[in-house]
Amino acid sequence: MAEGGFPPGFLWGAATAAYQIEGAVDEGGRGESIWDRFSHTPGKTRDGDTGDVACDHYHRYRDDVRIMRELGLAAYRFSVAWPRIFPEGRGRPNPDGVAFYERLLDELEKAGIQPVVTLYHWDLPQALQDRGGWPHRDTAYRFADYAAWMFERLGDRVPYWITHNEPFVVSILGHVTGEHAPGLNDPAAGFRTAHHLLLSHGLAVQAFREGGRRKGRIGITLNLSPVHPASGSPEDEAAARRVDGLINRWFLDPLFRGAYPEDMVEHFGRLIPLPEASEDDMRLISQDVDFLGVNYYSRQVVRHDPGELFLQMRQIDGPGPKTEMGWEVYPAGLGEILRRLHEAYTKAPLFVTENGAAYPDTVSPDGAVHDPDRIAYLRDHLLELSRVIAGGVPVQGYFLWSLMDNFEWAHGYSKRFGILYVDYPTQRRIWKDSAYWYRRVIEANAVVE
Ligand SMILES: N#[N+]C[C@@H]1[C@@H](O)[C@H](O)[C@@H](O)[C@@H]2O[C@H]12
Repeated sequence: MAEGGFPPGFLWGAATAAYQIEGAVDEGGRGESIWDRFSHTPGKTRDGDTGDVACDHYHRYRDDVRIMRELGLAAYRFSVAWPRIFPEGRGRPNPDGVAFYERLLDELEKAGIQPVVTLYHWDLPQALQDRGGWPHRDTAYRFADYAAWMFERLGDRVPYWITHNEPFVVSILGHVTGEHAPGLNDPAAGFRTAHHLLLSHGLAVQAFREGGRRKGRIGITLNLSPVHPASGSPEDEAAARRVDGLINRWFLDPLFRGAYPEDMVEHFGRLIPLPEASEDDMRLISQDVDFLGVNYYSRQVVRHDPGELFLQMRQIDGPGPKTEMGWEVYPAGLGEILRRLHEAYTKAPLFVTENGAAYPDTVSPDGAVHDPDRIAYLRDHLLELSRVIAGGVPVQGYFLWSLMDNFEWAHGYSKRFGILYVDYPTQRRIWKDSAYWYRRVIEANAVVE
């Protein structure tokens, strides 16, 4: 392959998530989610923003799929809102909720776009939270029931299933730092959540396999970052290993080695009561997957900080340029992570299920949205990805985050990650320069200027 080129059949896509784009939170029989409750709790999101309307994708999905076709997408990664299918998280399915996703699949099929369905992208039914949520083991079994029902109903129409999106974020930001729903500050609950998310993934994979005739593929998506020490000192290097042990290895090791990383079990076991990880659980968790999804945004740079209770570390800024999220632009980290996965964890196919950047996009007087920084970010990461694939790592697809500006969780609508600018008062979608650029990349199956 030429520099910047991609193999024939490489899957070019874009990604979104239900709570971030759908809106219509009280329509179609949808039940309340923990993000409805969290975003409506004063002080939890910037400017009190909620996903009540978001990008109104629930009503505008046909137009959005038309734009996806015009972009030339081969695939579209979206999530199903569990509370639309099971408003109480369990029991009787909601036919109107299922019907929405069947209509969306119809539009994607007509457009020749492959659906990549994430079963859980953070919007737990509130009714299950009221019964204990992810810290409660029973929730893992409710997820498996939901997943099995989805496989039975839509399994013939969905080629790629992703059980979970970023279990690290659900566990730590949702249950330890409290920045995300359900907003807990309880490390023990955070680690129970991590275990139950992984267990629920294993139960879902088992249900998928037991369903027999499945023609699709199933995997999980992890947020992974290289963690570099701020200096070569033993203390900083040890701090980096601890952070790597939480962000990366706490999830990779169970999934691909069948056990939690010993150094981190010892480290955290001194601080908090860790959940029991039975042999049966670990066997379920470490079943083979058909692919691994990787969400990559940036690296971490850390130094030793004895005063920090959890990991005795402090994150510091890398020297590179920063995105609107304050994240360092570090394309080499994508290659570092993907090569590490292939060499040390799995020979399964990999997909970059999210990569992108937020910038302070505005509509120019000429009506265009000029976003050269985003184009540069995407170009540099795709050049790195092309080199990784040329080196033999089986990355089979790339999903740009995001198709459109959307509800950026606790940041509300203040951060724009889309290649489509969303004018929220009118819900107009405006192609940013990066959308035109991405269309040319897809057409060329290669990085373009
Ligand atoms: N922040 N940020 C952008 C993006 C977020 O919008 C997605 O929902 C997550 O899967 C992941 O965190 C990445």
